[in-house]
Amino acid sequence: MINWNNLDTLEAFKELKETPLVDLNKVMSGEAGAERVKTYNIPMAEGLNYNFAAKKVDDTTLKALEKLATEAELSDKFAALYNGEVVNTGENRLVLHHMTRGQLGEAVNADGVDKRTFYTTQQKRIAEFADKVHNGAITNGAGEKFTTVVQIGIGGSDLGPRAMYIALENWAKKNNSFKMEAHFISNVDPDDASAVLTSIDVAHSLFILVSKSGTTLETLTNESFVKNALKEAGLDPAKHMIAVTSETSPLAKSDDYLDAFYMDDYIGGRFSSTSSVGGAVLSLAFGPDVFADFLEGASAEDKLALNKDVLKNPAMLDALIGVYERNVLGYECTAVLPYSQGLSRFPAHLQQLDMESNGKSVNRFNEPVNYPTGPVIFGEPGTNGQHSFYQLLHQGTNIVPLQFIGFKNSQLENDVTIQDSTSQQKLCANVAAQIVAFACGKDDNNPNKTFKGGRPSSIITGDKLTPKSLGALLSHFENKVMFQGFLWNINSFDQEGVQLGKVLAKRVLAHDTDGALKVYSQMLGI
Ligand SMILES: O=P(O)(O)OC[C@H]1O[C@](O)(CO)[C@@H](O)[C@@H]1O
Repeated sequence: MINWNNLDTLEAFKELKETPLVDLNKVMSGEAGAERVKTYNIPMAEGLNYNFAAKKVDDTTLKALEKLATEAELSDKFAALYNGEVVNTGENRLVLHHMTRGQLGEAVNADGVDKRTFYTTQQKRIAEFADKVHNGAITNGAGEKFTTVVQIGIGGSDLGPRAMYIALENWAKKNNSFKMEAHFISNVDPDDASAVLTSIDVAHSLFILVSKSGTTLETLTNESFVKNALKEAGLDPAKHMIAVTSETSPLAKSDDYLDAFYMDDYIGGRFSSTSSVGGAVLSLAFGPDVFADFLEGASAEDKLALNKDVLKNPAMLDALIGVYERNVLGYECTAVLPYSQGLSRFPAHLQQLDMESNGKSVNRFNEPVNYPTGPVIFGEPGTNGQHSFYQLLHQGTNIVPLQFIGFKNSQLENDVTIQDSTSQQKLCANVAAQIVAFACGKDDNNPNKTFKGGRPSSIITGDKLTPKSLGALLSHFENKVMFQGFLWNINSFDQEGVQLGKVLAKRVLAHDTDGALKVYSQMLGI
């Protein structure tokens, strides 16, 4: 029997609040700092490492966090989730995204099928379909090969797959795995679809309509937009479109599509990159083997999340430190700063993953919580961000914990030496410099040039961004968000907060408005 209790009722949380504050400037300086960087480091899967030396924790804080993990029953809650309990209480659903990449516990039967078999069957069907597209067994109406794939979807049906595609595009080009160029249409702004459609060869493009619910207004509108363009080009839309949806959606089993691949209600959109939602576009773009490697990386990292020893469980430790920062130190935001151009859209994906999951004010039992929950997440790749918002991060009045990500090697390995260092060395030098600058700061007689330091960060390091290390990275953040939801005693798997805006937009379109809504509508010409 698991106890789902609010964070502020846990004894270990009260103890955590009493632990002495760590002076980051002090502990990160000199030889002690060097030792800390070596010690406060946990291996992740696929050659990644989670280093938390520049966080405001010490051995006393870590002990308190270990106690908190035990009292909050984090491992038991994770086990309940992967063994098929209804953890998404808001929607009365199981939560099974881990099962798209492995079986962590017992077999789970739902809707009359073994769910692991269901997910792997879809993966096999996608792999066969992608192979046929690549070898020309499936072609356009004129019998010519498709060269381009375009995903139509929004939110979780766009952000994760898009971020993963961008992350692997250069790697695939370098490693002879690049099969088809991918594009994405998400926004209902007609300029989005128009720009994509004018930049591609429509006659040789395969469109993937991705919507779990099959009812999302933006996606259905963009589907019609694309169908019109296909018809105007004298093409049959049904020969250019496949669907990824749930079996219960209005899109399932329709003749409008060349084929359809399925996910289900047990996978939230923002957790769906490893399901058919990411599987179709990534298998078509890079081949099914690359997608399989991506899943392998995620699976290896999931296994680490099973570890009850917090110091061997990077996602759990990252989650606990995040809660310490949010609920004891009072920090409101977290910035995700990948020093990797391939991860340029990864912060955008994490915005949805984290904020749609943990932006909640009531607990699992619909009772208001008395403490802050999910932080505001934002980010940009380094070094670009350094020339943008780092001023506030270094000298602003808010302290923003930072999540750096960095790799020893670039993906294309095409580099130059200028002023005695390569571009990759410059990139890595910058991330190392930033961690120390944020932690230790710098005194100056001029207050305007003073850096107070004491600004915490962690870094995930790796050799190179590959399909496997990307899978591990994704799993880390999915599991971190899940563990934080457990700590806050909230349901991380529904998103009621997106509904009101949708309802009001429908009223505007139906001209059923009054008051402020009416005036705003008129201002915008509706
Ligand atoms: O895949 P669907 O059902 O079109 O949903 C798209 C997105 O819309 C949301 O429901 C929010 O509006 C997200 O949670 C989801 O990822």
